[in-house]
Amino acid sequence: MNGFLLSRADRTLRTSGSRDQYRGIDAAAEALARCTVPLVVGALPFDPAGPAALTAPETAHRSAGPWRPDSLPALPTVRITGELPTPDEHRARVARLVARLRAGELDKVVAARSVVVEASEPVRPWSLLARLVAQDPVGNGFGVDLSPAGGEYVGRALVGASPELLLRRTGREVVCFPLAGTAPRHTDPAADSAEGDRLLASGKNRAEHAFVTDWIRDALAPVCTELTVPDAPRLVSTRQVWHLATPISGVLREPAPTALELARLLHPTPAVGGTPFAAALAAIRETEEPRGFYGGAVGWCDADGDGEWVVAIRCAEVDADGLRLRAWAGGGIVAESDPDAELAETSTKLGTLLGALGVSGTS
Ligand SMILES: C=C(O[C@H]1C=CC=C(C(=O)O)[C@@H]1O)C(=O)O
Repeated sequence: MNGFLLSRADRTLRTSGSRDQYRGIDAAAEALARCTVPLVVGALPFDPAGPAALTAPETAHRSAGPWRPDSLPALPTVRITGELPTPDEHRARVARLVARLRAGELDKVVAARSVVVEASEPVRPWSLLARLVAQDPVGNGFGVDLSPAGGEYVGRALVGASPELLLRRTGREVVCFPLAGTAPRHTDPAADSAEGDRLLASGKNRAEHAFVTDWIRDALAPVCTELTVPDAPRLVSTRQVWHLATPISGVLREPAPTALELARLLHPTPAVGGTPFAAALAAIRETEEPRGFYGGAVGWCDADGDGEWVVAIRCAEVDADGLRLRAWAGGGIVAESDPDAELAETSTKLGTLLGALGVSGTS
């Protein structure tokens, strides 16, 4: 995919071309600090040890509101040809993680799975992105060329619609909007709002959520002069799910870290990783196939240090030929988690991508 796009409810950044590319955050941060490039866009992988896909674009266009594509092109017919791991194996992995959580080895860990989709003709990442943005209630969406990461990523794109803001930095102001804790939406309005109310009152989901807000508080406190973290989460929704959400805001201490440095500081939060951090990351590396850029971060940073990064969820990597895609979803596991419910939650979350592709569902 030539270019980058981050569509949010209130603004959109679209870029094209490449003046320079970076596989590491340090090289990109240095180019911005020296003002040799005015802007860096791209994606950070889930695993901090993996290569990033960062680009200094040739042109950048900013507009108010979400992206409004000129047309909504039809997508080719696609079908699910594989699940990694299988639904049974995902359930078994969750059960094994629950045993480790109950033994006190971990407090929370996110378990993810992926679905492989094959298309009769190439899926154009921009067309899929247009569908995702059109179906998102507030117009969230992102598309990134992963080529700067090299190797298997050359020609590959990451496309998704994330409802989760990792951070936005504007001058000394930083805001985060972490999500964790999920329940499905219902077509019946009464059942739907009752489901949301149950989620808001659920001790298990609140505990799952608090691991994320605690992590962000601990990471931001040393770099902020003021920090506001509400005591209780609120409800937000996408078309598929309800989430618990907490708006966090802070004033950065001078010299303020850039948006790219803040992304490195905060990512991966326990919304995609877990607590304690090192043990959760080790458990994920041990249990799962590599996540690539799913569970990573997508965004931009300018030479003033301002920028915005979203958590790379509700997304798929699209192969260079457009004939194969891999979509992921995960969920936070705590000691009280139920493997069947966790499998169902990932299926519901996969609905964002599969719905845009016109596939009705998975197991
Ligand atoms: C890891 C994902 O969602 C995260 C964001 C919101 C709610 C989550 C949860 O309830 O587990 C996850 O932390 C995903 O969609 O793949």
